[in-house]
Amino acid sequence: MANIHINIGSNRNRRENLSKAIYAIKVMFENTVFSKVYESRAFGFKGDNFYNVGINATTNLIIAEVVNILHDIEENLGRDREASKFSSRSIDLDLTLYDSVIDQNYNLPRDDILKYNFVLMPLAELNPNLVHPQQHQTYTQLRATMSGLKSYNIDILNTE
Ligand SMILES: Nc1ncnc2c1ncn2[C@@H]1O[C@H](COP(=O)(O)OP(=O)(O)OP(=O)(O)O)[C@@H](O)[C@H]1O
Ligand SMILES: Nc1nc2c(c(=O)[nH]1)N=C(CO)CN2
Repeated sequence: MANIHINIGSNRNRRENLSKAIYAIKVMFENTVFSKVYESRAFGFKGDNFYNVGINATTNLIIAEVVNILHDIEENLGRDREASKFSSRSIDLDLTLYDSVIDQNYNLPRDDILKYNFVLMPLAELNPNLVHPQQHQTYTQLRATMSGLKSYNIDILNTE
């Protein structure tokens, strides 16, 4: 069984898209635990604010299978593959950790963890004492180096 962490982001129909993505992730993976909802300005372009959520889960699937599932969920939720990285998006699902695996092909651990507070904050909320495989610091220690973010307890599965 591998422990995985996924970051979800959306700045279009945020509640509906997050709710649908969370439902799909609950179906596909085991022992899913969700962070609060973190709100932040769109990074890299002018657009509506994002909601980001972190998810811990366990799985017997290999990395490629996990990434394929996330890709399929994105497709089902109408993710526009042609749009540039820095543009509004219905949904973005990134595998950020797969145990302590370091794998450049899958960008694991995802470099976004160290770049963006909207990735690190939910990860640190769920895994305060876990150690980053390359930085050898806990996510709580890493979080201390970044500015905080507003977070909400939104019952996302029951709000459309
Ligand atoms: N760790 C990973 N998490 C999610 N997708 C990955 C990962 N590694 C490879 N991929 C594959 O690469 C494709 C592009 O994903 P990636 O998240 O790297 O780019 P992007 O979605 O355009 O950028 P961003 O997620 O930063 O907006 C995905 O559709 C997926 O098939
Ligand atoms: N706040 C925020 N900004 C972003 C995000 C995101 O998830 N949150 N994702 C992006 C492309 O993946 C670009 N900009």
